[in-house]
Amino acid sequence: MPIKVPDHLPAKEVLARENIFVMDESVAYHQDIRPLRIAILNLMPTKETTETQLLRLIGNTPLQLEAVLLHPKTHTSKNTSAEHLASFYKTFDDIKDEKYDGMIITGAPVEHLPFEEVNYWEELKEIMDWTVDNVTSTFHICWGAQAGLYHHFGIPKHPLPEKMFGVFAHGVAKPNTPLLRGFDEVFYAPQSRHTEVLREDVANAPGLDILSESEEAGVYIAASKDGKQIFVTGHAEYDPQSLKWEYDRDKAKGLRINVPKNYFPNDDPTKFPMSTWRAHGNLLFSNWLNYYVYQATPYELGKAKPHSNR
Ligand SMILES: CC(=O)SCCNC(=O)CCNC(=O)[C@H](O)C(C)(C)COP(=O)(O)OP(=O)(O)OC[C@H]1O[C@@H](n2cnc3c(N)ncnc32)[C@H](O)[C@@H]1OP(=O)(O)O
Ligand SMILES: N[C@@H](CCO)C(=O)O
Repeated sequence: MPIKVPDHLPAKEVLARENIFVMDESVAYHQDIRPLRIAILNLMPTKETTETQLLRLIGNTPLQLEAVLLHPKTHTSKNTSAEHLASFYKTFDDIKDEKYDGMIITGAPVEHLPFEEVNYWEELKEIMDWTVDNVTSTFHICWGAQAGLYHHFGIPKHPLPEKMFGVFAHGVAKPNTPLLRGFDEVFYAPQSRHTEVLREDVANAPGLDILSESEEAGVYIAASKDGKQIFVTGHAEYDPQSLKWEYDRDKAKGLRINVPKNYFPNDDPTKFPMSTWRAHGNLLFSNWLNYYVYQATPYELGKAKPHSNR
């Protein structure tokens, strides 16, 4: 089944080569099935890369989806052209009177700043408040997850002595959770962050469950008990080369950067990196779309359907 994206979005060509059925938004669906409406709030500077990564994952299901890309209007992007944003993106003002089945809030390279110093923080708070009544389930990634945990649950982030960088073994902490359906007991996922949330803060927050964690990398997935908010501290969406690209970038800048763990053979950065998380990434996003979006959302968006307890 197709995923609809803005007409002529560059990601379309890449995904078409991977046999993902992508349609321009101007083309009509042939079937009388309401497509799921997914908003992606893209806070990454490398917007085109992230668009492709996320559309690849959410496009790989038998569900019909319509993806709407959003950027914060209170931030002027240095790394993404104004033309790209004008052609393919909307802002919160354009969509705030609408309802969405799902929303993804991406990571952002602003971990070193207190939340309040991020220049789109006020706008992001407004968007996160809006998701509560207007989005069936919101999937927060990395800094987006830290922002959501802080805003909705008052959980702070803390700097790490060394970047949590590499591909780490994670385990299932709450078996029989739909989001984890089909997960192996131990699975691998990339982490790439300079900050963390403390396990005890998440465990003690009323209304939150820890679904997956790692001995080395800490909490990986937490979710509100009603499934409306999912917080993922790693990057299941990353491409095989993403960590290498970040490592090379920081080395070239002369920054002190540790070699990503368990990624290059023998942790030797001159070797070609191994990708060991893509099956997990696909399953995580398809479980979210199936159980927390498709099965939880009302057919007529805006008409209440009680969210099933999880
Ligand atoms: C922890 C996580 O969530 S992981 C996600 C973060 N990882 C990534 O984004 C990986 C890709 N990013 C990068 O490689 C780098 O950010 C680069 C190469 C694109 C740019 O790096 P630099 O030149 O050092 O920094 P630059 O001054 O361009 O700012 C980088 C970004 O930081 C963000 N930023 C910095 N300061 C602020 C601020 N006060 N408020 C809001 N955003 C800010 C912006 O997103 C900015 O990029 P944008 O304007 O294109 O959106
Ligand atoms: N994943 C990020 C961490 C910085 O916030 C990067 O290396 O770009």
